[in-house]
Amino acid sequence: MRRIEESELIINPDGSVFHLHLKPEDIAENIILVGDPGRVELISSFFDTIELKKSNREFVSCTGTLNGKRLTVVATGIGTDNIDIVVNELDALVNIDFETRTIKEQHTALNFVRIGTSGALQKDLPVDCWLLSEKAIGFDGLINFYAGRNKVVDDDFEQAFTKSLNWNPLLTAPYVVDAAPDLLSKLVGENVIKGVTISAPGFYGPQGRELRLPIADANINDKITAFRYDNHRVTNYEMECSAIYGLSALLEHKAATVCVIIANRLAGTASKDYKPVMKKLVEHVLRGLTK
Ligand SMILES: O=P(O)(O)O[C@H]1O[C@H](CO)[C@@H](O)[C@H]1O
Ligand SMILES: O=c1cc[nH]c(=O)[nH]1
Repeated sequence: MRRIEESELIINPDGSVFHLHLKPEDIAENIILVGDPGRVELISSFFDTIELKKSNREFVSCTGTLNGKRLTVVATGIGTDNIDIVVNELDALVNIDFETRTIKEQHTALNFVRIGTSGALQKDLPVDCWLLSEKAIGFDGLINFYAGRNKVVDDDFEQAFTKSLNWNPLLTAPYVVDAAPDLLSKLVGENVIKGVTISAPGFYGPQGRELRLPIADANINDKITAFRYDNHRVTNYEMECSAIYGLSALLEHKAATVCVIIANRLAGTASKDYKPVMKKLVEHVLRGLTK
C-alpha cells in the first residue's frame, strides 16, 4: 500500500494536520465552511455544547453539538486556493491513517455546507436575499490540476458557457460542478432562491469590478447575466463554492453553498448591514442540518 511521505502530508508534532491544526478525532462528518473567521463564533454561539476550538492563521474551527448532532465549523479564509488546503486536509483527517500514512480502505463521506456572502448578477436578486447554489462555475482553475476532472464536471454547460462568452484563452478554463442534491434539499426554504454561482479568483477584476484598473473584457458581466442554458441562468459571484463542489465531487464528499447577497451588481447597491441577515441564514441552515 502506498505510504504518503512526510513532505506530501505534513503532520504537526502534536498529531494535527499542517494548516488546520486539527486531529482526526476533532471533526464531525457534518462540516460548515465559512470564509470569515468571525462567522465561526456566530455559528457556534447556537451550539448546545462546545467540544473544541482551534485556530491557526485564518483557519479558525470549532466542533460541538446541536440537537444531539455533532457539527464542525471551519473558516476557510478567502479564495479557492485556501479551499484546496481546507478540503484536502479535512479529507485526510477522515480518509488517511495518520499512523501508517496510507489511504484507509473504508471511505468516510463528509457533508460540507458553505455559508457565505455574495454579489448578485441578476436584477431581480435584491441585497439581503439568500441564494442556494445548485451549480458552481469555477473561474479559478483549481479542479483542472486534478486527474479525473472530466468525470465530475457538466461538460455541456461548460462548452455552452465558454462559447457564449467567447472565452479569453489567456484565462483558465472554467469548470462547472453540481451541488449534492440531498444537501440542497436540507437547505431549501421559502426565502431561498436557487441559482448558479461563479467563484472568481479575485474580488475586483475577476468579478468585473472596475476601480482604477480597466477590465480586459468590459462586457463580461453583461454576457454572464444574459447567458441561459436549459432552465439555468448565472445568479451570483463569490470566491470559494466551485472548489468546494469540485474537490468534494472528486473526493466523494457532498457539498452545497448558500449565501447572503450583499451587493447587486446591476443595481449598483450594497447591503446596509448584512450581519442580522447572516444570523437568520445561519439559523435556517442549522435547522436544516439538525432536524
Ligand atoms: O463571506 P465569505 O464566506 O468570505 O464569502 C465571500 O466574501 C469574500 C469576499 O469579500 C469571499 O470569501 C467571498 O466568497
Ligand atoms: O460581490 C461580492 C460580494 C461578496 N463576495 C464576493 O466575492 N463578491
